[in-house]
Formats: sequence, structure tokens, C-alpha cells
Amino acid sequence: MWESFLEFCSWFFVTGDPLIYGAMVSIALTMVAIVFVLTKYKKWGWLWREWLTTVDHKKIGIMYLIASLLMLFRGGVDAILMRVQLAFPNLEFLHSDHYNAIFTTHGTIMILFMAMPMMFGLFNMVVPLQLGARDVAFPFLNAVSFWLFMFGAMLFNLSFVIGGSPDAGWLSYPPLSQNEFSPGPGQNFWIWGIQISGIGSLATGINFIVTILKMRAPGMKLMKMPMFSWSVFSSCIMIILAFPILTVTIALLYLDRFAGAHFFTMDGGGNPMMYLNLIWMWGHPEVYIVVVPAFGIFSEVVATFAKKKLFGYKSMVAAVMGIAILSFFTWAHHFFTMGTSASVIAFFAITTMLIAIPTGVKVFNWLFTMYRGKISFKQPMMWTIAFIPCFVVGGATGVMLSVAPADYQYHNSYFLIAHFHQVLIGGVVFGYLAGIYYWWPKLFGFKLDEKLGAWGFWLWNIGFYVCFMPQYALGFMGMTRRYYTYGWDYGWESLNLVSTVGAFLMGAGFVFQVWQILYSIKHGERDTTGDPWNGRTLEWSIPSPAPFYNFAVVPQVKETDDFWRVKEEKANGTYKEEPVHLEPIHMPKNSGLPFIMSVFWFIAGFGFVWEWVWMAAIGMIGVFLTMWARSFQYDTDYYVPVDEVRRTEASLGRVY
Ligand code: HEA
Ligand code: HEM
Ligand SMILES: [Cu+2]
Repeated sequence: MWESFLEFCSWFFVTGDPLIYGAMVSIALTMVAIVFVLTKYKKWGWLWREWLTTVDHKKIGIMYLIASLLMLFRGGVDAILMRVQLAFPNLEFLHSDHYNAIFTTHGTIMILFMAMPMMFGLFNMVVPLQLGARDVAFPFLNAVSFWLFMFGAMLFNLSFVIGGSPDAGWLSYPPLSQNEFSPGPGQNFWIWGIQISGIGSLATGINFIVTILKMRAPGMKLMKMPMFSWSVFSSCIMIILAFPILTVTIALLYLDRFAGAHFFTMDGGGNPMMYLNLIWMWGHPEVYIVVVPAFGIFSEVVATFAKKKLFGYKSMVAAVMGIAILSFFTWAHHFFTMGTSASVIAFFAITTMLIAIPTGVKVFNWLFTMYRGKISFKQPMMWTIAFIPCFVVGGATGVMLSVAPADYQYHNSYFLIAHFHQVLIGGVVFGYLAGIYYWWPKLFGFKLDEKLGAWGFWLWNIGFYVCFMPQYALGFMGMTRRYYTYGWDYGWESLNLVSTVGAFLMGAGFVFQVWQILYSIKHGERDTTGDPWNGRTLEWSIPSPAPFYNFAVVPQVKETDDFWRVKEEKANGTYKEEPVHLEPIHMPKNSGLPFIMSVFWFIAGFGFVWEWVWMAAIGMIGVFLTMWARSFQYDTDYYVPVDEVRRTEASLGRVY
């Protein structure tokens, strides 16, 4: 322990990287500014009551969204730094060690701390509203999930300023990630940041599965449930099956590092290939966990903006569930080249190729939905239209990679880098952006400005192709991933320069989007109807922003797209007004325990990272004490009286 303390001190006083000191100073200044503003405007109480202790799924969704946008910024800065380093041959803009750290943090942050929370933000913002529910099944657990994610992410990001970043790649293969080759706390930050937030993700998976199975409005049979909720269901099934594997795998890696166990070592009976199998048993489903909800978003957006029923609803349901199952049988395509028998390789190649079928079904269904529709080209639809060609090309290069003999050529080349950025940006990022633009008015009561949005849209799109198309060629020309620099004699310089220009264009697109949000807070078109896009599903039937209890009266569902049915029946005079009477609404009470428990997790995590057993023990005791305290809390819910519901609704222009 004393040694690790000395290590900490020596690191603190000796490591003199200007970038790190710069980051430290800016973090400290930001903290001071936040504390100052909160104190000056007496907002501490507000922050605690309205946000830190909230169990309202909409507020939790908003917090996820903010956190994920910050992480997109951090991951994006990492990306730009790498692209600058690769812009010209023989540059020394980043040191080689530094480059390793940056691609590791970029990959980890983008998938685990950007895509996952953005996805959870959308789950929270939308699913209960779409199902006609008052909240998720376990609101308290939902808050626990959020704060575990948040403190896990903070722990991970702390590595940049204290102790040094992890640098063994976003999946930290041993033996590189073992003590011998990665001494110091960086790798432990990777393990514990992911471990803590991963528990939160698992809990979210359970929470949304139960919400979807148990909290649907009366009459909403599973086969009448909106497509986005189906995609969430599929994603959550993958989460609950895959995340425990991740938890166990990195726990074993930590035991190797901390206790000298030999699970994944080269000697002592260990086997690094075991780690590869385990991590990809989680890692491959993980990429579908993040992309399937994007498919759900596209389905909602296409139907709304083409003003048509989604084509092939049943086949869409079958496709998302099929993808969930297949995704567990393809993991070994990530190490075709590592030497297994031909029959194993053939099995995994075929299962991988099979995924193109359900995915293709979905693509054609979206196209058929648009066919002869009256399409309005608003922002959510623009992103959806841009997604289709981008994702199809990215998917097709995935199928090329799945041809095992050919993969000997493509593996770990820039061809692979281009493949996965194309599906991750074209699928996941474009999808979530479409979702954010689509549901933003529901959460905040105003639309995001179209003009600034168009700038963001075109910069991202043009930038994307400029950045990643050259990388396919670079892959064929022999450029390997994770190179920090290259010489003149390979002929890679022009394509790399073009690629870097593309990265800057995407960065500019992001800047426009931030500007768009800030601008729209004041000038965005207000939504007074609750139904700004002429929507089809239940979330559009209530005011924007939705009141805290969501639905004054829980709707009675008859069809898929039930809100559309109501609107149509009202238009043609067949709508039968049912007598409504308000009842007191049962709601969960706020609680500070999720936040406090996560602080203890953070303390424990920090202790584990530095291998300070006393600190880890204090943190874990705190975690158990908060759990214990919770088990004695009986007063966890309350009823909103009818009068208050009536008053709130009246203030939103709805008379009961
Ligand atoms: C959201 C993320 C995402 C998605 C959706 C996919 C989708 C697919 N991926 Fe990808 N993949 C990654 C993220 C993703 N991947 C990442 C991050 C890595 C690298 C990790 C690392 O090493 O660090 C990777 C790596 C990777 C490899 C490993 C290569 C190597 O290391 O050498 C392989 C190999 O088979 C592969 C295949 C596929 C296939 C077949 C699909 C399919 O699902 C695609 C299906 C879609 C289509 C095909 C398009 C639509 C279909 C039609 C229009 C129908 C007609 C089409 C045909 C008949 C072709 N991927
Ligand atoms: C904004 C545009 C982006 C740019 C310019 C970019 C650029 C890069 C670069 C240069 C690398 C390192 C390549 C190497 O040296 O091997 C990389 C790796 C990676 N990127 Fe991105 N990226 C972007 C967005 C994203 C997004 C949105 C995601 C995920 C959602 C993502 C996930 C990854 C992953 C998983 C790696 C692999 C890391 C590793 O090798 O350990 N990237 N990216
Ligand atoms: Cu895979």
C-alpha cells in the first residue's frame, strides 16, 4: 500500500505533461465556476431536490443525454488528436505512448460512455411514454443505474488527470493488459470504470424488460407495441445476457493483476485466448445492443414522416428478436486469424453472414414504408435517410470481413476501422441523433432549429465519407490499425490527409449542433400541441413537456399506432368519447440513496484502482450500508390528489 502511495505521489509531482496539467487546470476552473454559480444563485437545494435525488425517468433521461453529449465531445477530441497525428508521415504531435492511450480511451468512451448512456437516455425519455406508463417498473433502481454509470464514467475519465490513462486498447487484451506490460493504475481505471457503470447497465436492462412486460397500457398487446419499444426489448435481452459476462471477465482480469492469479496469463495454467473468447461474447452482442435501438428509432421516424403505417411490422419484430439471438453466436469472427479449426471458423463465418438477412429485411421495410409516402424532410427524417446508404455499405463491408479467408487480409487493418466506424457512426450516432431531434420537443417543449441543424447534418455527412472512405483503401494498401505514425515510402500520405480533413468537418458539425441547442433554448419553435410532428404513438397524445406523472388518465389501447387511430376517428367522426374520470396517481418518492451509494462505489473503485485495500473496504462498507438503509425505507411512494392533477392539466391547456 505504501508503495502505491509513493507511486501516486511520484506520479503527481514528477509527471510533467502539459496536456495533463492543462486538463487539470481547466477541470478545476470549471468546478470552481459551477460551485460559484450554484452558491451565488442559491441553487444547491434545487440541484439536490430536482436532479440528484430524482427518480423521474424523464429527468434521468435528460441527465443521461447531457452526460453522453459531454462524452461525445471528449471522445471526439481524442479522435481529432489522433487524426492530426496521422495527417502527415513522421509527425511527432503525439508521442507513441500517448497515441496508445488516446485510441484506448476514445474507443472505450465512445462505446461505453457515449453510445450506452445516449441509448439509455433515449430509453428513459421515451419508453414509459410510448407504453402509456407512469414511470419505469423500478424507478429507484433506475436512479441507481444512472448514478452508477455517472460515477463509473467519472472514475474512468479521472485516469487522464490522475495516474495515467489505460493504453491497451478498448478491449484490453492480455497479456498486454497484465501488470507485466501495463504496470500502474491506468488499466485498473479501465477495469473499475467499466465495472461500476456496467452494473448500472445490467440493472437498466432488467428494469426495461420488466417495464415492457408489465407496464404497458391496457389493451397494448405485445404485438401492438410500438417498434422502438420492441427494439429496446431486444437490446435489453442482449444486455442481461451479455453484461454478466463482461463483469466476470474483467473481474478475473483484475484478479490477475491484483492477486497474481493466472486466468489469462501465458503461464501458470492461464490462457489469454480465454479472455478473447469471453470479452467478445460480450463485445459482439454489445455492438448490436447499441445499434438495435437505433433501428427502432428509424422505424418510428420513417412511419411518422412518410405518414404511413410501418411496412412489415411483424417481420420487423421478428428481425430485432432474430438479431438478438444470432448476435450471441458470432463472437469468434473477431479472431478468425488466431488459429482454430476450419469447422469452427466456418460455423462463425456462416452465423455472421446470417445476420445480414434480418438486417436486410429491416432496410427493405424502411424503404417500402417510404415508397409513395408523403415524406416531409425534417431533421429526424434527414438523419434516417442519410443512415440507409451509410449503414448498408458499412454492413456490406462487415459481410466481407466475415469471409474468413479474406479476413486474413483485412483483419486489424484500416479496412476494419472503416467498417466499424461506418456502422457505428452511420447506424448508432445517426440513429440516436434522429431520435434526439424527434423526441426533443416532447422532453423540452420546443423544437431544435432547422437551419443550424442543416449545417450540422451536412458537415457530419460529408465529413463522414471524406474521413472514412479513404480508410478502406488504406486498409488494402497495408495500413494497420493502431499505428501512431508511418513513413513516406508507403504512399499513404494523401489518403490520410484527406481522412483528417473529414474528421475536422465532423467536428465542425458537432460545434453547429451545440450552437443549435443553445440557440434553440431561446429561439426554438415552441410546441404547444404536444404533437409537433403529427405523430402516431402514445407519447404524442400528452402535453410537451410531459407532466411528471405522464398520463392524467391511462389510455385504453386498441391498435398499433393507437394515437393515430384516435386522430383518424376524430377526423371522420367515428370517435366514441369515453367518459374519463381522474383518479389519484400513485408515484414513487425521490431518494438520495442512489447518489450516495454511487459515491461509495466511486470511493471503493478509486481504492481498487490504487490497490488501497482500506479505501476499497470503506467504499464497499458504505455501499452495503446504503443498501441496508434502503431495506428499512417503507415510505417510498405517495399519491397525487385528483385536484392537483386537474390543476396541472389545466395549466397545460387540458380540461378534465
Ligand atoms: C454498431 C456496430 C456494428 C455493427 C452493426 C456491425 C455489423 C456487422 N459486423 Fe462488425 N464490427 C464492429 C461493429 C459493428 N459491426 C466493431 C466495433 C468491430 C471491431 C472491433 C475491434 O476489433 O476493435 C467490428 C468487427 C467486425 C468483424 C471482425 C473483423 C476482424 O477483426 O478482422 C467482422 C467479421 O466478420 C464483422 C462483421 C460484421 C457483420 C457481418 C455485420 C452485419 O451485422 C451487417 C449486416 C448489415 C448489412 C449487410 C447491410 C444491410 C443488408 C442488406 C441491404 C441486405 C443485403 C446484403 C447482403 C446480402 C450483403 N465486424
Ligand atoms: C467523430 C468521428 C470519429 C473519428 C474521426 C474517429 C477516429 C478514430 C481513430 C483515428 C481511431 C484509431 C485508429 C487506430 O489507430 O487504430 C479510432 C478508433 C476507434 N473508434 Fe473512432 N472515431 C470517430 C468516432 C467514433 C465513434 C462515434 C465510435 C463509437 C460509437 C468510435 C469507436 C471507435 C473504436 C471502438 C475504436 C477502436 C479503439 C481501439 O483500437 O482500441 N469512434 N477512431
Ligand atoms: Cu462482431
